[in-house]
Amino acid sequence: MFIEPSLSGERRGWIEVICGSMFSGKTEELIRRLKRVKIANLKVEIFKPAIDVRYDESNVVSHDANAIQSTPIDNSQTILLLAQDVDVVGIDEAQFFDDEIMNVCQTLALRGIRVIVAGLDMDYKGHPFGQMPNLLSIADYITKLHAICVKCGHIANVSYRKTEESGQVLLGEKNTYEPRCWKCFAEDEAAKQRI
Ligand SMILES: Nc1ncnc2c1ncn2[C@@H]1O[C@H](COP(=O)(O)OP(=O)(O)O)[C@@H](O)[C@H]1O
Ligand SMILES: Cc1cn([C@H]2C[C@H](O)[C@@H](COP(=O)(O)O)O2)c(=O)[nH]c1=O
Ligand SMILES: [Zn+2]
Repeated sequence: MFIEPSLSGERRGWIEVICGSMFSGKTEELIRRLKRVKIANLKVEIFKPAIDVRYDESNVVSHDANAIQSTPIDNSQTILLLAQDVDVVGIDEAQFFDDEIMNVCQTLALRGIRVIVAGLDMDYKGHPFGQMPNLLSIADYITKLHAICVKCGHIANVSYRKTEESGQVLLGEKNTYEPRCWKCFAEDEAAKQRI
């Protein structure tokens, strides 16, 4: 479990990245950390990409219906404008943000803000997703979570797309994706190639 670093002396910011496949618990972990921030009476702002309207237009919502209030935004630079006077910034679905998200997170951390980012490390092909590799490279703390493979019950590494649609961005949940281990993922990918 992630334990917040102790704070002493001059206030310093840092970047935490929570990554993993779909259903691995990224949003639950983000909400858990942010609720603790609120309990500590710190000022927090939470952002998500406006395109993510799966469960709710504004709230960040987990697959288990845990929720926390957030602001949907189209452009990552908006975070710098809206997070002027806060202690902590939370960002969900970071894989969907534009190329500036890494600079935005670094700027926030330099302002002394704790930045907690959650996102998919890999897309449905098992390839790095959006700016997540860059965010992982600058992160001070990384938490990689795993779901359970729905085919064999082992640890799941990647999100298998059940439909024929291509294109990296395709919103969905259990109807469209299932978490799989590499072995089960590879078996069905190979079957797809044979069709
Ligand atoms: N195959 C699975 N493996 C693990 N958790 C699953 C699975 N299918 C459904 N879940 C549920 O998904 C929850 C995690 O949801 P969430 O935090 O929204 O994940 P993420 O943001 O990583 O997609 C788990 O607590 C569990 O109840
Ligand atoms: C693998 C994959 C996923 N997506 C979409 C599907 C969901 O709307 C989100 C991921 O949400 P979660 O909180 O991690 O469950 O991303 C996508 O657009 N493309 C993909 O390859
Ligand atoms: Zn498996």
